[in-house]
Amino acid sequence: DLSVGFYSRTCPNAETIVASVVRDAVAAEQRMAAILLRLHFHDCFVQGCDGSILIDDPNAEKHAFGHQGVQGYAEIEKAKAQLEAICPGVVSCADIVAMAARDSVALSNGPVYQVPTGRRDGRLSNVSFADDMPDVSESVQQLKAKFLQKGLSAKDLVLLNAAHTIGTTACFFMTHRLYNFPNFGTDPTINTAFLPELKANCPQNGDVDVRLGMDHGSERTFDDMILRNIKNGFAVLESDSQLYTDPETKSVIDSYLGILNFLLGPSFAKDFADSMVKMGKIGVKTGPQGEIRRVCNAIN
Ligand code: HEM
Ligand SMILES: [Ca+2]
Ligand SMILES: [Ca+2]
Repeated sequence: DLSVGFYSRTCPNAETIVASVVRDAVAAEQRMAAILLRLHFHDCFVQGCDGSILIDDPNAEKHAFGHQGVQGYAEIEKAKAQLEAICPGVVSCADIVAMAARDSVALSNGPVYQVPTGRRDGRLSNVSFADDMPDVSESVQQLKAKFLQKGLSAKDLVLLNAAHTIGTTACFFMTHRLYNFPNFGTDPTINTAFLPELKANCPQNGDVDVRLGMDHGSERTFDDMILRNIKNGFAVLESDSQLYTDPETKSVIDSYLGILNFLLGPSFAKDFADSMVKMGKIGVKTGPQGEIRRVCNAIN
């Protein structure tokens, strides 16, 4: 089982070292916080949180379509190199990814939480493993089912997608909802006051690599603005927007937007942290399973 402070005796500085690498990386490139948060999600959803996404190989998982745009590998490798120098063979790459995600949230003004550690690194990584990653154009029903398969509820789905409170998307992911949506070509959940801006940012047949913030007006801060944006038709991603069309996920969103929530709860920040810890336990390898990699991009 995972436990908080798993490395407190075997590598007491593990958490501090990861935190300092993440802090430097985000100071040098503000986008890195969002990038490292996303990396943990993409690791956990395929073969569990086991570092499988980090492997370099022509046939490795990272090349899957479902991992399009995922980055942050060099930062994880940098933390790993520093850790190997002081406690060789002790700290797993999967744990570094989980800690880096946690640190990224904290650096973005999000909740500070403790992350259970003790994950071991997987020994398999294949491009076909990521076939089942959730896609922006899937229905809420499909997204709920995919999260349920990982032991995550509709509430977790909402909370974890609220990670889109920081970061950006490529216009690549916008073409379906802006220009290829069934019937009128445009996703009707987009607020008409927002549509012109989205279309101007991601014009039809324009450069699909152009990036735009996913939390309109608040892409750098970890806050509940994303939930308000989803409610008001200002979600940027189609999948986020769909979360307000389903009664179950809608009521989860609404539960965080009451005017007295700061007094009476529930707390978005606390519940997000809980869902992150839950996601971080998906399919983890412990004890004799897996290995501790020497480098994060190759199996020993
Ligand atoms: C239904 C599930 C999800 C879908 C369909 C989805 C989809 C996407 C897409 C299309 C992007 C833009 C990627 C790019 O252009 O580089 C993105 C970015 C991002 N996602 Fe998700 N996502 C989902 C769930 C999650 C979860 C569970 C987390 C973390 C807990 C997460 C964290 C992020 C972050 C932080 C970014 C910004 C990355 C950056 O700025 O480079 N996402 N997501
Ligand atoms: Ca994995
Ligand atoms: Ca935000």
